[in-house]
Amino acid sequence: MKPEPAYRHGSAPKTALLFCNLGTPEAPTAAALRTYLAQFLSDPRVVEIPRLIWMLILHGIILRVRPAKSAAKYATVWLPEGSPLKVWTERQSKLLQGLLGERGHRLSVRYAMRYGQPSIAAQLDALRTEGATRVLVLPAYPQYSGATTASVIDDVARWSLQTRHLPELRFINRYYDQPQHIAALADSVRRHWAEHGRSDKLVMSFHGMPARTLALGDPYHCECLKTGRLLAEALGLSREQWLVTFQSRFGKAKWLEPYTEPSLIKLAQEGLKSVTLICPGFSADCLETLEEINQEAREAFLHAGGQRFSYVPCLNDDPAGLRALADLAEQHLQGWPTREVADASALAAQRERALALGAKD
Ligand SMILES: C=CC1=C(C)c2cc3[nH]c(cc4nc(cc5[nH]c(cc1n2)c(C)c5CCC(=O)O)C(CCC(=O)O)=C4C)c(C)c3C=C
Ligand SMILES: [Fe+2]
Ligand SMILES: [Fe+2]
Repeated sequence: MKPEPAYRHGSAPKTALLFCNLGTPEAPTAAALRTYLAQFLSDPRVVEIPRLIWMLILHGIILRVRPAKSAAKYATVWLPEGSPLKVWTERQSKLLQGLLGERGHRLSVRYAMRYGQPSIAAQLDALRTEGATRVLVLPAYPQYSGATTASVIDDVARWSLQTRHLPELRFINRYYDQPQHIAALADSVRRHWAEHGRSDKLVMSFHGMPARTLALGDPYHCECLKTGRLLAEALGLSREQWLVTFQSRFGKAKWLEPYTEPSLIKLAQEGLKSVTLICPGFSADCLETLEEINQEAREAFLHAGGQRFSYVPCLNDDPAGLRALADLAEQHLQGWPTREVADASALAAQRERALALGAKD
C-alpha cells in the first residue's frame, strides 16, 4: 500500500465527480498506437479469449500490424489540440464543473481515461490529495457493457486495493434511457435535419461487441436497441424510417448484427437514396465516429449508389447533453450535501473538541 496524506481531524467532507472515458493514443503514430493498443487489448474485459493464446496473438500478430494502420486513420481526424476523444472529454468535464457550480454545487470535477492518460488511478490519487472524501464515478458510456462500464469499475477497484483511506464511492452504470439524454439526442437530430434536410432513413450505429457476450448476459445489446426505439419515438419515426446497426467489428468471430457498413451498402443497392447517421453509443466524437462512420461508411454508401449521407455529430459540448449529464450527476449525488456551505465556526468548534480530547491535529 502506498503512503498517504496524514489524517487530519475535523476536515469537512468533500465531494468529487470523476468522468471516465475510454482513452486514446497520445499521438497518431505507430509507436503511440502500440502503447495504447497493448494496454487496451490486454484488458480481459475487452477480449475474452484464454489469456495465453490471446497474448501470443496480440504480441505476435496484432501489435505488429495494427498500430501503423490505426495511426494512419487517427491522423485523418487528429485536431491541433490532440485526439478528438480527449479534446471533447476534457471540455465536457470543464463544462460540467461550470454547470454544477452554477447550480450551487461545491464539488470538483475531473476526467480520467481507462487506457492512457490521465489514468483513473492518478486522478483518484489527485482527488484524495485535494481532500475528496466522496467520489461519484460517471463512465462516459450511455449503455452498460462489461467491456466498458465494468472495466472502469475494475480500475477503480484496483486503485482501492492499494489505498488505505478510501473515499465513499458511487458508480453510474448507465444513462441511455434518461429522458433528458434522449431529448438532447432527438433535438440534435431535429437541428441537423433543419439545417441539412431530412433523409429517407435514420441509421443509429453503435459500437459492436462479440455476439456471444449477449448470450453470456451482457445487457449492452438490449440497451442499444432500447436507445434506438426511444430516440425513434422521440422523433416520431415510423418503424421503416429507422434502423439500429453495430460497427467496429474486430477479428473473425461473429459480432452483434446487423453490421453498419454492409447494412448501408444493402440499403443503397435496394434503392435508398439518402441516409442520416447518428452514433448514440458515443458521448463524444472519436476515431470510430469521425473516421469509420463519417469517412468509411459514407464512402461505402455513396459508392453503392446512395446519393446523400449526412452525419449527426455526437453530443460533445451540446448544452442540452451537458445539462442531461448534470441532472444525472445531481440525481446520483443525493444524500451527499454538496450544496452545504461549510460552516467555518462549526468546523472550528469540532476541531476544538477533537483537540480537547487529546487527539493530535
Ligand atoms: C477488440 C475488441 C473491442 C471491443 C470489445 C470494444 C468495445 C467497445 N469499444 C467502445 C468504444 C470505443 N472503441 C474505440 C476504439 C477501439 N475499439 C477497439 C476494440 C474493441 N472495442 C479498438 C482496437 C479500438 C482502437 C482503434 C482501432 O485500432 O481500431 C473508441 C475510439 C477511441 C479513440 O481514440 O478515438 C471508442 C470510443 C465501446 C463503447 C465498446 C463496447 C460497448
Ligand atoms: Fe472499441
Ligand atoms: Fe473502428
